[in-house]
Amino acid sequence: MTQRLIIRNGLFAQLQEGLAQTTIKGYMVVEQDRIVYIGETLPEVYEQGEVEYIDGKGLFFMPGLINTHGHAAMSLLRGYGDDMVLQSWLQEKMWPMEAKFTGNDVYWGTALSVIEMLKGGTTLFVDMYDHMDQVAKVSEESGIRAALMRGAIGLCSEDVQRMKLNEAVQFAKDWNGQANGRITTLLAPHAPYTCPPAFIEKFVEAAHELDLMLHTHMSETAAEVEQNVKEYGLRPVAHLEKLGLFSRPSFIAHGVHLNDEEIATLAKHNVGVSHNPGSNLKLASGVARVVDLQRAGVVVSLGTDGAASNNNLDMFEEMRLAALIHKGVSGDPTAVPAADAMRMATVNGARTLHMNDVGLLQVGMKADFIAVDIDQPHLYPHTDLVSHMVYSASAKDVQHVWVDGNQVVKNGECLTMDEERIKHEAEQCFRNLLER
Ligand SMILES: N[C@@H](CCSC[C@H]1O[C@@H](n2cnc3c(=O)[nH]cnc32)[C@H](O)[C@@H]1O)C(=O)O
Ligand SMILES: [Zn+2]
Repeated sequence: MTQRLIIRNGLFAQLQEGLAQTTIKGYMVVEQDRIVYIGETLPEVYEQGEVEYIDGKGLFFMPGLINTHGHAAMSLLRGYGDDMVLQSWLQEKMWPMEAKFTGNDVYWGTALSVIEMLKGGTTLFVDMYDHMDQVAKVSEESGIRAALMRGAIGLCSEDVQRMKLNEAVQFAKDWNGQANGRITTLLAPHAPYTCPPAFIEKFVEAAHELDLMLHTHMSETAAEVEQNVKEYGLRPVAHLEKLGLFSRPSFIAHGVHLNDEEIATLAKHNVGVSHNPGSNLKLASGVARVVDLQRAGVVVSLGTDGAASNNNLDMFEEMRLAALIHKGVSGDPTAVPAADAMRMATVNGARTLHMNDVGLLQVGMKADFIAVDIDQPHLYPHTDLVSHMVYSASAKDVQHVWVDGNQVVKNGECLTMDEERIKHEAEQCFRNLLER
């Protein structure tokens, strides 16, 4: 890492609320892991000492994308079990295969996802899985920022439940703040329909003890909500509220089937929602009430979910889907405008995770940012680049990526991971899983 990086002649996304313009032209200066300057002119003081310059011509700079929900190792199951209903997809296809996953499978599956995410401009990803030491290892080696948790399904004996809880707690303790602070850990009971109430309460208790955030799947399908009412006499939001889940800083994945009262409850407890439009469409789970959630003050961010229900980890696609779907279902073309969709994929991700130093190109923020190649036919003319990023661009257009001030992708190539090896090993892992 050089002392100082100066990007000149650049166009930078400015997504802070209330600004008149969403881009500025000029300079951005990075020192170590932080953005120290951004503006139209360059104060002379920054040119003294050791400096690396980058010419920003033909590039659009924006905050690194933040993927707030996923299961990275599931990329090994990409294309295995498409076009199915959630419950049978999980029970008949995913869980039997996942039961055979070893640490080695999780390592290579995660590596496959992380290299896809980095090359596609994602600088921070949330992951809920098991064999999490392997996920942390990949995160550490690749240079990506990560919010990690051992997800736990409680449909098992109390002994196994205890083992899973211990594993989750141990992982969270071992890895919180590791990799130069790039790794954050959370606790995650998988979902109200896979975790008995007492099991969820144990996670809540542990989260209080260790001062950690909580994350879970919630209200993804109508069937799940119905089952919750039948089994516990409450809809999922009231159920989780009663179990104390929202007494910790927390966020939920999906939140597709919510009534007005539930939205108000989420807003009251400042519970974020990770909206996963691609996965929700593919599994036909329904369409989340994103406009109503935002109107109520709920922070909505974007996630891909696993690559077995998406089937890629392209956050540009999620931005575009979010911007399009909610126009379509509301009949209102002003719903989720481009800048809003980009905020969902960046600063709202940071707010969802209660991180206040990533998600914006602003002085004092961590230097997690990306440069998109805008010198391509589908991105001309250079009218509104925020609009282009949402409506016209894709992961393939990402040219350079920095995380924590370190360049991890240069000219479309990942500098920190061995792509050929990863592709080979991931293919091998899948073949072996089929035979085991
Ligand atoms: N294997 C662990 C649970 C890991 S959490 C991650 C789990 O979430 C599952 N998953 C992936 N996508 C979804 C989704 O959209 N909804 C619900 N579960 C999902 C995934 O198959 C995986 O089993 C245990 O038994 O305790
Ligand atoms: Zn999920």
